[in-house]
Amino acid sequence: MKIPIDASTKYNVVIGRNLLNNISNRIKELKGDCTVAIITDDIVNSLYGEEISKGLSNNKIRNHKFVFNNGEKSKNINTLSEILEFLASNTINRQDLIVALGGGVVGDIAGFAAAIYLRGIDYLQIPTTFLAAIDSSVGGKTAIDLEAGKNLAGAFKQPIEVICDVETFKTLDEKIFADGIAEAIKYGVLFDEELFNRFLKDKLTANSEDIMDIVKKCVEHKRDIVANDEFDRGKRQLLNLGHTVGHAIERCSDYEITHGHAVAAGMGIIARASEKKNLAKERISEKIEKALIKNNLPINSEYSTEELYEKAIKDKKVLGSNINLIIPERIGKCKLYNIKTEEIKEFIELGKE
Ligand SMILES: NC(=O)c1ccc[n+]([C@@H]2O[C@H](COP(=O)([O-])OP(=O)(O)OC[C@H]3O[C@@H](n4cnc5c(N)ncnc54)[C@H](O)[C@@H]3O)[C@@H](O)[C@H]2O)c1
Ligand SMILES: O=C(O)C(=O)C[C@@H](O)[C@H](O)[C@H](O)COP(=O)(O)O
Ligand SMILES: [Zn+2]
Repeated sequence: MKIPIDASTKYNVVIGRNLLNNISNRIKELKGDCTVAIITDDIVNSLYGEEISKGLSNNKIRNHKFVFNNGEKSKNINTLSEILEFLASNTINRQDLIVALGGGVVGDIAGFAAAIYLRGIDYLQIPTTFLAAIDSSVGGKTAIDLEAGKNLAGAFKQPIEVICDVETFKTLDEKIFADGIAEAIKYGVLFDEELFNRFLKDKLTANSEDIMDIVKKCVEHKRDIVANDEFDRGKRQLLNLGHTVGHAIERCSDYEITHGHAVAAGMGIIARASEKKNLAKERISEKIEKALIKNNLPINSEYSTEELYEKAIKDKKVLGSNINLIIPERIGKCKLYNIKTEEIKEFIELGKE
């Protein structure tokens, strides 16, 4: 199945099973003669990276690989610098290709390297987590974290293709799979009541019959938003539902709490606050909590309002003394609210109760 993405460059998200077996042929079709620089983490390398390099070599495609320690703590300027030096020392040139093989951490940092190395070279996304497949590999947001907070340096750089093999979800730890469910529930709350209701029914797993259909639906929602606002000036900010507080939770925990879990807690907090401030048009928080709990996700955070507020005000959505906050009104409909930055404190306080 192919989903075309219409951004500053056009490309496809290819979704299927056992697609990793054919990567080297697809790279030949996409790029012709080139050298491939695979960027991946240690876990993904041992599961899939070694086979992929072998496949490339057997197909006479020159390839090099950079492997870093898995996890959010690697998504920083030091790893980025090592990747750039690795590319340069292997004389990767503007005709060559970076392959981002892994979850959102690999995709974000490898994509950022592709955006700035030689002022930009092509990259291919091969997401191997559910979260990366439905969200981070699509739409061209790339980033690293800074001391002050999440994703504070980055670039918009679209991949030349996204190849999503849903079979890779089968090796994911349950908790990591659930990180993706949080972002899928987010799409439901934002745009799609039917998709949302799916998460009330039963716990989604990598073996669920409808897994491919859910990936497709989520990617289609992302496609529509990216086509409308690629550079995050307006509607795309809706995709930040639960993230203002979520990113603060991640930062407060020194990234021990993973992105999807933090976003889940952030959605719980903002949904309760939205109801208490009479911004919600229906009783949403109970439903959102149910969907999250059914899928083993948190609905609240133990950090204090002050701790969360201090980190939340470092967000990219702060403009002058205001910030855009995403408020759920009903399941399937959310709205951007431009509020004074200090008002977030009240939202966090109300939502945490
Ligand atoms: N650019 C975007 O639009 C966007 C969107 C959402 C999230 N993100 C970013 O994505 C990151 C989170 O991504 P993530 O949840 O994929 O985390 P991750 O990349 O850290 O992967 C989670 C863990 O799963 C392991 N893993 C990956 N694939 C595996 C597989 N198939 N089998 C077994 N283990 C596997 C990894 O080694 C890692 O330990 C965050 O940094 C977040 O900010 C970016
Ligand atoms: O693609 C987007 O736009 C998103 O906001 C998707 C989010 O799930 C993702 O976590 C993104 O990286 C957050 O964006 P940021 O601009 O707040 O860094
Ligand atoms: Zn996210």
